[in-house]
Amino acid sequence: MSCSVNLRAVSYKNDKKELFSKISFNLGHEEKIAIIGSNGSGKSTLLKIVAGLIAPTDGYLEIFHNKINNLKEFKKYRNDIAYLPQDVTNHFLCPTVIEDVIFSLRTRGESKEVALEKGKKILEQLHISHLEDRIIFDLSGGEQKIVALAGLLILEPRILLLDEPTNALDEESEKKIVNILNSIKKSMVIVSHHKSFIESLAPTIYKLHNNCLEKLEVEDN
Ligand SMILES: Nc1ncnc2c1ncn2[C@@H]1O[C@H](COP(=O)(O)OP(=O)(O)OP(=O)(O)O)[C@@H](O)[C@H]1O
Repeated sequence: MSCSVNLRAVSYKNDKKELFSKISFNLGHEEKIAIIGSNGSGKSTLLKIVAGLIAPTDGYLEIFHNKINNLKEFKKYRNDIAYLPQDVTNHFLCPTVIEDVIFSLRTRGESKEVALEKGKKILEQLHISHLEDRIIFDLSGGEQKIVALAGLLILEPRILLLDEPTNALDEESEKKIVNILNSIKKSMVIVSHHKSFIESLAPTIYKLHNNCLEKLEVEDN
């Protein structure tokens, strides 16, 4: 199987305790997997390791079958991996939606004209064209999550890592995000507490529990 990410016996220990030990999983090409688990079990930490934001204390990752020996080696995959943090309120750098969505493209040297064209297209795909000129901090939590997602998708990453994408959202906003994510054909790791949300999105679900990652059978979900 062609894989986007392979985790090989990854462990992580913070100052106080070992959060998980010898965790392995494979994320196939355009596969969607979910990670659930109780508060503080280490889900966000695991996702940050896959994002190349923190290094495992033991074990290693492979990205597109290339072994990553340290955080520096993640650098060449920066454009391939997009990470949506749990709290997006500090994620935005520009006042309006369209400015923020095209910001990263502009910093990579894209002309304003092309960036705007791509930005408008992404807003259309995510059904938020009506928010184009709105001030981000006036938007609802759900709208902000979709805007943050637009800012990631415009860079055309191959791997999407989403930490609680429906956290604190109402049912309607949750459905909207499920529909959007279901329509996106990319390799994805989604961390979530919302069972109903996860079941409608990811065929493979793992539970982080007692320091281990357990693959759930469908009837256990
Ligand atoms: N920067 C940090 N410094 C110290 N401890 C941290 C840090 N980040 C997380 N932790 C601790 O590591 C543990 C795991 O945190 P993590 O956020 O990965 O869990 P989680 O499963 O995502 O939790 P939640 O479901 O509440 O978001 C927790 O005990 C947390 O307090």
